[in-house]
This record gives sequence, C-alpha cells and structure tokens, in this order.
Amino acid sequence: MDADDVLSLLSSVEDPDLDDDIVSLGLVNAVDVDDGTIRLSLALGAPYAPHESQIAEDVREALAETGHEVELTAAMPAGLRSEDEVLPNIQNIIAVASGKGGVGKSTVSVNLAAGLAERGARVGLFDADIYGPNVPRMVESDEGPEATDDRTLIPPERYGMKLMSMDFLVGADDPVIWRGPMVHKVLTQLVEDVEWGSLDYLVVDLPPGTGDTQLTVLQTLPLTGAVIVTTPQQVAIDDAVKGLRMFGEHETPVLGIAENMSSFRCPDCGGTHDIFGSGGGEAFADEENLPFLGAIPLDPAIRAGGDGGTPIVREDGDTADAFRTLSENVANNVGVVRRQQASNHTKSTPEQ
Ligand SMILES: Nc1ncnc2c1ncn2[C@@H]1O[C@H](COP(=O)(O)OP(=O)(O)OP(=O)(O)O)[C@@H](O)[C@H]1O
Repeated sequence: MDADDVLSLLSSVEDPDLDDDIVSLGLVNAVDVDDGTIRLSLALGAPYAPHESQIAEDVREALAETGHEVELTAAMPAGLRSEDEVLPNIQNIIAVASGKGGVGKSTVSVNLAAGLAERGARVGLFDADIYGPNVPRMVESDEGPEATDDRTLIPPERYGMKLMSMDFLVGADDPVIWRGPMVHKVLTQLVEDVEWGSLDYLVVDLPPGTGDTQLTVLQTLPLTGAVIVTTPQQVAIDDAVKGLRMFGEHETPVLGIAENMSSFRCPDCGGTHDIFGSGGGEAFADEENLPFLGAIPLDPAIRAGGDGGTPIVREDGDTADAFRTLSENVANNVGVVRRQQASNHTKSTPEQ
C-alpha cells in the first residue's frame, strides 16, 4: 500500500458541491503511508460544516478496506492567503449585511454565530454596527473587554462566542457621530487589537446599507463571504440588490440570501400567517442565481430572546430549527467557497 493506492481509492469520493471527486479537484494536500497508518491532509476549510463532515466520513469509508488506521487533518494549501493578511488565525470571516435597517440582521448574526458555536466551532461575533450596536444587549452581555498590559483587549465570551462591539467602548446612550477616516481607525483597532485567539468563524454584523463602514470592512478584512438578510417585502429586496452589487464590486462571494420575518408564527392559535408575504427572499435568490439559506419566521419568541435573553437557536422548536438550518447552510457554503479556492489554487500551481 503506497500513496498512489490511497489516491486511487480516494478518487471514488465525490465532493457534494463541486461536481467532481476530491482527487481530481486537487483537495488532497498530502498522503503519507507508514506502518499501518494513512495520514491524510485534506483541503477542507469550513469546520463543522455538514458537507465537510460528510467528505471526511466518505474518505474513511473509502479507506476502510485497507485495514490501515486513518489520521485526517484539514488545512488550506500553503500560499492561498497572502502573508501580510490581517487576522491570520481566523479561518473564515462572514459578513452579515442588509440593504435596509430593521430587517433582523443583528438577530441573524447572533443566531448564526451561536448556531455555529453550538455545532462545536470556535466562534467570534464582531458587532461592526458602530452607529447602532445592539449585539451586547441581544446576548445580555454587560461585561466589557479586559485590557492587557500590551494594550490589547480580551473579548468577553457569551454562549461560546467571543464578543466585540462598539458598545463596549462608547456608552450605549452616547450619540456616535463618526467621519469616514475615524470609522476606519476605530474598526481597524477593534479588529486588530483584540485577542481573538484561533477561530473557525468570525461573524461580522454590518450596519444596514452601503456606507463607509461597509466599505472599510470590505477593504480591510479578508472576508470569506457575505450573508444578505432581507424580509419578503419588495422594498427590502430592492435594497438587498444594492448590497449584492457592493459585494460584487469587491469580489466578495455572497454565501446566500436569508429571508427573515417570513411568516408569522402565532403563539395563540399555533398557526402560521403570511404578513409580509413569504417566498420573496427565495425567489430573489433564484433570480440572482444565489443560494437560499433559509426562511426565519416572525416569532415573538425571537424578540423576547433578542432583548437580553438566550439566542433562540439554543432553544427547542421550529424557529430554533430554522436558525440551525441557516447556520448549517452558511457553513456548507463557506466550505464551497474555500474548497473552490483551494482547488483553483492547486490546479494553477505547477507541481514541485
Ligand atoms: N423573525 C423575527 N421575529 C420577531 N422579531 C424579530 C425577528 N427578527 C428580528 N426581530 C426583532 O426585530 C427588531 C429588529 O431586529 P434587528 O435588531 O436584528 O434588526 P437589524 O436589521 O439588525 O436592525 P438595524 O437596522 O438596527 O441594524 C429586534 O427587536 C428583534 O428582536
């Protein structure tokens, strides 16, 4: 049994999204066969994403007949990220955006981050909504960051997520009027002077619209992709189109569209009612040829959870399940982006 035998067995493992097998795609970084053990490094980039767990499982199954012990590690090919990139210890940065205010972008950010943490991932949540930061309130965190002797900040943790927000630095009731260059400075500090440690995902809650902060985030952070939140109404969707264009101009992949306040889950009668109409987000995703990440119902329990309670994704029930599905879809689509990047990189790099 040598490396070529292993590769030949692995060529039966299909990537669930990229329409080819993992060997042809160049997703096997290295194979080492030694004394009854096969050590494999695979180019998997989205920890705890169901599709990547499936790939790992399929790999083990394909190698089971060898009778060897299998040791798997996941790593992106060296050279994929440039060396001077900021936040090298954060694997994936996901921006959550909306064209319009009040569509539930922060709610989706909190529950997406908490949902990823619940799956086992190491997660940070960065509230970049410097004009209206509300993440700390949503996760009931009044404990701010701790400053170290080196003038860095240790972010507080809540529900398995490391948190950072403008709100920690400015009093909640202070009006914040920032000009563009200040936005840039504050955001850079908030991101770079914070001891995030090693993270699988950093979720960034952007302010609504397409202004200075969004541009700064796009220009300074190596974003893996963006999630766009809309309600089913046409006005919210029209604004979401503007958000899409902004990410398109900066070549940031859009991981998909989430529809919030999709239908009303009535706590009294137990039925669901379409208030803003439903399906608008999905139709929009179809039109734009983008993945649809899921529909979140209008549920009074979300607001109650959002006002200083537990993120609803940590509870039981259909609404929590809707957020779990959303988190899984986002993780899967992060995986698609990363494996596609790895595959393109490997194929364009001549073998040594
Ligand atoms: N699906 C939902 N069901 C019920 N209430 C919701 C839902 N989504 C959000 N909310 C509530 O609506 C309000 C606005 O939500 P949120 O702050 O998440 O919106 P946003 O888009 O981030 O707003 P902003 O424009 O301030 O950034 C909050 O009180 C939140 O709890």
